[in-house]
Amino acid sequence: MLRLAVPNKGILTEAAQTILKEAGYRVRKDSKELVVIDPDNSCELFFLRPRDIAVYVGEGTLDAGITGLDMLFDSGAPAEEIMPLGFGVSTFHFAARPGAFSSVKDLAGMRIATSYAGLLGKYLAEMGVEARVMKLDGAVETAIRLGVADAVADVVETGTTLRNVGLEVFGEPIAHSQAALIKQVGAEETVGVTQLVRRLQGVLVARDYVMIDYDIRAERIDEAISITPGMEGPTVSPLHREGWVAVRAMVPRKGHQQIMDQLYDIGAKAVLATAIFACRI
Ligand SMILES: Nc1ncnc2c1ncn2[C@@H]1O[C@H](COP(=O)(O)OP(=O)(O)OP(=O)(O)O)[C@@H](O)[C@H]1O
Ligand SMILES: O=P(O)(O)OC[C@H]1O[C@H](OP(=O)(O)OP(=O)(O)O)[C@H](O)[C@@H]1O
Ligand SMILES: [Mg+2]
Repeated sequence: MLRLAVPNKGILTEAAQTILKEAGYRVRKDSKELVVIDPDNSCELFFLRPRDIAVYVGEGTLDAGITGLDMLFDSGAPAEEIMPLGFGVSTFHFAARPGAFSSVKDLAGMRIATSYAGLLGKYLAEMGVEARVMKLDGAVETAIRLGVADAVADVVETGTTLRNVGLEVFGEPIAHSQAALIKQVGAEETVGVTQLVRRLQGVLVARDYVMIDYDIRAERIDEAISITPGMEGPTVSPLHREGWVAVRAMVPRKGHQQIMDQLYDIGAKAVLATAIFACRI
């Protein structure tokens, strides 16, 4: 039985549900469900706060979990990344009033508000900067206006929240983060986790690639293959028309229109792009 932790609140919740659903797992029907049993996949999903997920996984009570890498690092729990999931992408930055500071070194003796005290503490120690870390639960950007802190260290994605309170990032990024599948450090991957990883990789590839089909004159096949090399090599089949072949290959979704133009330019006919629903690579 696979025991998997999934965020029950916050920005990762919906994307985590979607990727698991696309990977064929049962997900919860309403936000009040805290445990979902999926007998078809021999799996139990536990809906937990993203911040707590690394702690549970690190204790070995659950086989794997989905959480942000910044939260994993912040927790200090003995858990590690199995694979990145491509959503919840953000950067962890210092911010303050414009012109107040220009690098982490300027923060010596200052008060820094954050909800990531573990991550920030480790970074300050690495940089050899002694500052006062003010641990808050959220909405840390307001701490400067309210006179509780001189700077903040927080998650930044679009920068809109900072702009709205008149703050600016400064210094180097402290960390880069995204959602990831995690497991206990050193734990052997169970059959359930291996299957989950394979399915999630399949979903990520299906999202990033499209299938291209086209017909081309046999004498132009080498040019065509250089445009659509496929994964292992394209499938080339005879066409019921003298001197022509049919080609099928996966190509990256990004840029597939340019590839279709290039194929058309070398004389390909009936060039089709179709979405991939699921795959195993
Ligand atoms: N605006 C955002 N864009 C991208 N990723 C984000 C954003 N806000 C948070 N994250 C990431 O999502 C993960 C979970 O953060 P989230 O904000 O959902 O949890 P939380 O702050 O504990 O909960 P809440 O905000 O509901 O109190 C973290 O890894 C964080 O880096
Ligand atoms: O750069 P942006 O696109 O504005 O996104 C970053 C904001 O998103 C998160 O806030 P959240 O809504 O999770 O609230 P929180 O600070 O209370 O966690 C994060 O803490 C930032 O405040
Ligand atoms: Mg948040």
